[in-house]
Amino acid sequence: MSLAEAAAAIVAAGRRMDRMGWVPATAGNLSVRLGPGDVAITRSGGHKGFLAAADVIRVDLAGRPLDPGTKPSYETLLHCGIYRRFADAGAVLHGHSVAATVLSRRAGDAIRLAGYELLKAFPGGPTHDAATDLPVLDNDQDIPRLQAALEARWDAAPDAPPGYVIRGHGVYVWGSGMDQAMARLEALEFMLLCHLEEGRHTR
Ligand SMILES: CSCCC(=O)C(=O)COP(=O)(O)O
Ligand SMILES: [Zn+2]
Repeated sequence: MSLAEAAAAIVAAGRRMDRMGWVPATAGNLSVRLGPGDVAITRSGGHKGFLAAADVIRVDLAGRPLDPGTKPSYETLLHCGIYRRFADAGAVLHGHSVAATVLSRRAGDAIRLAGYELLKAFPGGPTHDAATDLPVLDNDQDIPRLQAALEARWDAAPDAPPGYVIRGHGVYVWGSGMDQAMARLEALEFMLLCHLEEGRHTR
């Protein structure tokens, strides 16, 4: 995919995430795999609902900027970690929703999503009668250390879903391309909101 095509998909996805209230202030970051060794990702800072094509820049799979003077997302290594580990990942979305933030502050090391029709948006859930344990990682400003903790979780649970939550911070989701990543993000955010509402009504 060309950088221009990737930037167009990222700009549109950022607008959608903003409309849904998932990227307040300058929160969130978005990326698309360009080829075997490079990724298009949002620059650090800036509102993700008001991106221009020039706010999307190229990095290699180690997270190094490929164009001089550009500053990729602070969380670039988390995107690259997904692309390195999952060959079928073509797009990654990260947002800071209220549901993901509140639920993860109360959760242990996973949030169990079970019995939701929208689990069908995730792999391995052919019916609503399925369950998935969404990993929850402690937040860490040391991104390489956070990535190392993720690698350990993925090693221990190779069937983990294509997403995770960072406690008190937000959600990461990926898919084969932007359409699938967005569908999964919408499904996940819907289920997290249901989970939050259920908690409110069963107290
Ligand atoms: C104000 S949000 C704090 C940083 C963050 O969590 C985020 O998602 C945005 O960081 P970026 O460097 O990608 O703009
Ligand atoms: Zn973030």
